[in-house]
Amino acid sequence: MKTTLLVVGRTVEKHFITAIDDYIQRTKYFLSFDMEVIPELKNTKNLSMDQQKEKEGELILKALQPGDVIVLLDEHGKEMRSIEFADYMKRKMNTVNKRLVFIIGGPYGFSEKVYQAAHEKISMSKMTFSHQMIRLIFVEQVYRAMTILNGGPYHHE
Ligand SMILES: C[S@@+](CC[C@H](N)C(=O)[O-])C[C@H]1O[C@@H](n2cnc3c(N)ncnc32)[C@H](O)[C@@H]1O
Repeated sequence: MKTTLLVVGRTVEKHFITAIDDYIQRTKYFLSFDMEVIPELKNTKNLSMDQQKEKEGELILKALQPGDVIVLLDEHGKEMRSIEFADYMKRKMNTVNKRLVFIIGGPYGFSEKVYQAAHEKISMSKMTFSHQMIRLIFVEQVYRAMTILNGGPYHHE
């Protein structure tokens, strides 16, 4: 199984870039994992919130492939403890043949078409994080899940 984190817009803050890259590199030891970036839209000042979501949604759908298992990161999705997320990843690794694609929305979230295309929604917390910060929170949890499954000393419970 290949795992992709699909995000809208480049990560801008340097401290996030370093930390996100670090967790992705560490995760790659256990799992085929990459982050795919959809370039941010230009001239968004002339777009309403809904228009921006719609256009970003079209780019998200274009980046998907037949057979992808699509999981949205969404504050209204299913919440899990880290050990439950590790178990969730184990089940996916045993059942997904092609790509498992996690998607983080743009600054205003997802368009209706993206919600319709998704198979699942998972939440990192009931709180809302910026579309940049949630990347770091998520990649850390994927790394944590891999260490739980492989008996590493990273997670203590
Ligand atoms: C700033 S949030 C969008 C917030 C809000 N849903 C909206 O429509 O304005 C940008 C993206 O970050 C992700 N996100 C933010 N908080 C999250 C959380 N607690 N759990 C999972 N994903 C989250 C989601 O993918 C969301 O689409």
